Amino acid sequence: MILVLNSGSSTIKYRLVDPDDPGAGDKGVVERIGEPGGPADHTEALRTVFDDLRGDRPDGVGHRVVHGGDRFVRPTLLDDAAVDAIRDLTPLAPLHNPGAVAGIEAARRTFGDVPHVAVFDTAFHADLPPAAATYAIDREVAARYGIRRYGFHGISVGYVAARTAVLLDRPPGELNLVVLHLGNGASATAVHGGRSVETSMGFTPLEGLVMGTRSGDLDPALPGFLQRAGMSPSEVDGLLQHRSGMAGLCGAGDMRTVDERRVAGDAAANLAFDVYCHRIRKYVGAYHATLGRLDAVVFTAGIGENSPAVRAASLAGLDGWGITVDPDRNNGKGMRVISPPDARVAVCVVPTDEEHAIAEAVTTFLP
Ligand SMILES: Nc1ncnc2c1ncn2[C@@H]1O[C@H](COP(=O)(O)OP(=O)(O)O)[C@@H](O)[C@H]1O
Ligand SMILES: CC(=O)OP(=O)(O)O
Ligand SMILES: [Mg+2]
Repeated sequence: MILVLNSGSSTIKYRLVDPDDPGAGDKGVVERIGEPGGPADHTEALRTVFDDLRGDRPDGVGHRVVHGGDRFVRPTLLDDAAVDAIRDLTPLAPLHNPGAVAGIEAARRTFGDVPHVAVFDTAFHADLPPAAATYAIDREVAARYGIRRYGFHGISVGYVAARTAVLLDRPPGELNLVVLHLGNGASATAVHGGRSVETSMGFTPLEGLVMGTRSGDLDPALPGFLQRAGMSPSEVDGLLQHRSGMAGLCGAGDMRTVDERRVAGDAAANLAFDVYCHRIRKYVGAYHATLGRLDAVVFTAGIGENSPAVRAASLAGLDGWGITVDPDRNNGKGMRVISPPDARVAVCVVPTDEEHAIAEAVTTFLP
């Protein structure tokens, strides 16, 4: 059996997987990390995970690592030096890499005699075209610090793109997709023939769409402005990472809560929802232009899979582009097309399964 640990920013998902059937297996999740009612941090959440795993003896362990920087562009067998290198990338993914390192250390302590493999969110985007990956800043500064668009959620997006080809019964190599991964973190990726050609998260997982607690795009002058106004650099980071996004706008970072309050008539929650969906629509239009021809818009992850309201509102008004959501199909369940049968662009819901994708990568390292 393979144990998979997936440390997200607000959740730890874990699963014991049979290598011959990587989509199945006992699942567990610890949610709402750092939020009221949830564990305080990933270390506390991991105690719950390892209590639950007592008695299990995996043959290998797979770890989701969000930021691999320039160094890690494929699944990697972990030794002490690799763990140190992942820890050193913490400033580029402060909400994620520390949780992953905590998970790796706990798992290596508990299951020391089996291979541990890190699988990276950034790897799928490693070959972004230079025009998409490059920030228009002084090239010497960019080279000194490795500043470029890395992109994230790649384990999920690669898996979902492949599943979408199955759903649409089309060869993956000819599909142009916009994949909307809407979890606690959220991103849009333009996929051309199974490869990432543009993605909304950048140097860190802060850029792009509005998220649970992260701002996404804003005027790059804002951090400097706030620092001159008296905030310290770490206060500005804290603002943009933890007190922005839906949490900043209405006091709740979890879409289930935002939705309850919005439906109950809360004006701040209503605005947060509108800002969230408006940003998605803007990216769908931009990536449609990037791809030229668009075959499908694909929703995935916690919000993308479970919120008909977000799907409908994000794509509202795009009928002229051939993008329409059918209300009945939108309210259904599971992997499916939610656009009308004759639509020019298919709109799809495709559940992601990062644990499945990670387990498949680990099998190649087992004896
Ligand atoms: N039924 C639902 N309706 C709306 N949002 C949901 C539903 N179920 C889960 N979500 C949202 O999904 C988000 C978490 O997504 P997930 O992909 O599990 O997180 P993570 O990014 O930590 O991996 C939360 O905002 C949560 O509110
Ligand atoms: C990269 C990222 O934001 O991941 P998650 O959505 O799991 O927090
Ligand atoms: Mg996630």
